[in-house]
Amino acid sequence: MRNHTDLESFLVMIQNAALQVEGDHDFDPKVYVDLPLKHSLPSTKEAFVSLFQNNNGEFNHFLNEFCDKPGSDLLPDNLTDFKNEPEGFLANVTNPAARDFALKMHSLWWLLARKVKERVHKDPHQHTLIPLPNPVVVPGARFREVYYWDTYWIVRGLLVSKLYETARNVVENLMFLANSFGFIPNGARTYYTNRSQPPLLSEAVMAIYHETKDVSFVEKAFPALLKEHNFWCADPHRVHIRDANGVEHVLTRYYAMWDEPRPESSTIDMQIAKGLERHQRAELYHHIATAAESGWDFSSRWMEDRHNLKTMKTSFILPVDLNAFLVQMENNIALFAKLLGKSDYEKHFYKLANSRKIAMDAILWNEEMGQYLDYWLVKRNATNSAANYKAFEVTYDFLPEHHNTDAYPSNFIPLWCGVVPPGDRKIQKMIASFKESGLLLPAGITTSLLQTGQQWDYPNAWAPLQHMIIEGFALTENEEGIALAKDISRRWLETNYVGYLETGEMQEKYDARYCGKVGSGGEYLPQAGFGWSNGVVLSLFERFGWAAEKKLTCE
Ligand SMILES: OC[C@H]1O[C@H](O[C@H]2O[C@H](CO)[C@@H](O)[C@H](O)[C@H]2O)[C@H](O)[C@@H](O)[C@@H]1O
Repeated sequence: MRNHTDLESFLVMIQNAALQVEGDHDFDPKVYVDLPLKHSLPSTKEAFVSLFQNNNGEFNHFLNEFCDKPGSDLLPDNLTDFKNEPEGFLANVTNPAARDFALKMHSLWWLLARKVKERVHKDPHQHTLIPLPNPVVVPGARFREVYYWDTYWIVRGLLVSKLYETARNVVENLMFLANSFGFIPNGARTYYTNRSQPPLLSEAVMAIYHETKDVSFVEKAFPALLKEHNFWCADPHRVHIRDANGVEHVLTRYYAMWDEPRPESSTIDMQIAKGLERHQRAELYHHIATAAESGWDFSSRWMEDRHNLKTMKTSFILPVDLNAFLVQMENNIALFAKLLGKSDYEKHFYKLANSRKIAMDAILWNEEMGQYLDYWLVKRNATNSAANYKAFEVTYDFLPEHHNTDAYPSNFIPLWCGVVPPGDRKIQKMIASFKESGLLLPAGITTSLLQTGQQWDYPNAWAPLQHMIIEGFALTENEEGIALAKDISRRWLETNYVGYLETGEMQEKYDARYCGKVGSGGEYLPQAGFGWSNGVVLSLFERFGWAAEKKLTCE
């Protein structure tokens, strides 16, 4: 397990103090662990202690005197490769309103592109921000730093915007992180180095190679990819499991190297764990951080009781999406090895991808449902389960009743990752199964059918999920699959198009436009303007053009 840095421990203390002072209304704990220190940590600590000991100061006065504003350790980047309307930009989007919308999305990169200030490189111990060597593109809003899996969709959008140099820069930052830590942390903050996020570096490198055919870029990425692959395939992520015929397989789970409250959400995690015994709290904190590694924080996918965060058991689950991402990574590394003339690696990685596909078919595929399903290593709903999350030398035995049969888009992500190639007999079953799943709603694909109040559940329609499912169905080369891909794309682009144009009263107008078909609470907040949504909007435009050429309608 990893430990807090001294700065993180101190800022978590500030976070707790801020909660006491400000109360929990609109309280964002992340603000406090993002504070850059103006002076050294020892002198800042001293000032803080004297503030409380003597009770002669104000909390806000302390913050102003000793801390800079969150996010002030980054500067806007000057995007030297940006052009207002680059040559060849979305040549297939001719409808003027749609083109105007796409150009607005394109111009939003200005808001999200930053560079790390020199002082962070000089005094890294005064910042939780990791000093990345190249300019960065952040998701936006309260996410002022690079995020691992967000970067993939950001890169897809940057490539549509012909920002090739920026795209390379942000992927090189990920390589830098992999080479420095042996894996890519959740985000570029020291407090995110206790876990990773869904592994999409190889696919980001592939996207850039696809556009530029630059083999030297692939060569640069190769060592980082090997490191990252090793991270996901070793303990504690690796899981041994015997299938129904007694054949042993190796699959992968999410597993955070952490069993304390997440520093960026410490006050929230402590609240969730309230009332538990000390050892139960440590285990819950571990499963919470592990859910953050999955990118799905939080979701009924990870809970024994789907509505109770206290029952999270994330690292006892073999997730479909993670294993599909790893098949994709193994195939990509094999292809890169081929390009680089490394035939031993090529053979080795194709073999790994093939073994993992076999394992996914044996353990995660559910023939009756026509979907891949997450697999619970422990019996779900087993209160006080005796299983030890720190035991690695275990070989599990497959039990069909341990499949999670709830509907999630992640069950269909193998289509995007090359696990189910065109022509595979599973494709028709997966298309039918998706159509019956209830996941497709007027505004796009919902994250689940369960209304738990968690952000990775019904009815939120997250950009990356739309993208992976749409591209997955498009890749099937099946007529029905391609039609489905176009339909989902149209629904989700309209969601964002309408929402974006109606800024100001965006939410109400959006709901009215959709004749109340969309969730009653206005849950489908269009996400245009957020890093990954920008990337997804632009790349869907590029793939499908604009399907709703005329007028947006409600029927
Ligand atoms: O601050 C709480 C959590 O925030 C992040 O998660 C969410 O935003 C990320 C950035 O867009 C996204 O990658 C993730 O999928 C979202 O759930 C962060 O990644 C978490 O680790 C963090 O605890």
